[in-house]
Amino acid sequence: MDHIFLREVRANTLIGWYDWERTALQPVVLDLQIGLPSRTASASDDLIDTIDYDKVVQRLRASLLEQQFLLLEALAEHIARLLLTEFKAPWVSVAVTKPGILQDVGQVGVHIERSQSAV
Ligand SMILES: Nc1nc2c(c(=O)[nH]1)N=C([C@H](O)[C@@H](O)CO)CN2
Repeated sequence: MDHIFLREVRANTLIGWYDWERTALQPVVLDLQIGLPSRTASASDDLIDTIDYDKVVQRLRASLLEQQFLLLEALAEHIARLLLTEFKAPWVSVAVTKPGILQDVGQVGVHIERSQSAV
């Protein structure tokens, strides 16, 4: 399946298992692969035939500002569902990381894959 990828998308949200973590917005970093419905855009060369990655980033950033999460797992699920339902992606891969949250750990995060059968 053809897909769009977005790497190291920075966004802010209220997230954390501990109450003190959810007193202020925290940065999260998203790595996304978004399956494309068909190969029509590669033939038509028309933005209307694909998923507009600019709109995806804007929508995700706005949505994450409105939501709050306890776990990265729930954040990843929220993003996957938004891409499947609002952007009609047939399949998505969503990786989310919290930069700098654990001492002496390069990166920590969650990676999920979902398809239309999950909505
Ligand atoms: N599997 C997970 N483990 C933990 C998470 C999480 O989101 N998923 N979160 C935390 C805390 O919020 C952490 O980021 C700071 O201590 C701990 N474990």
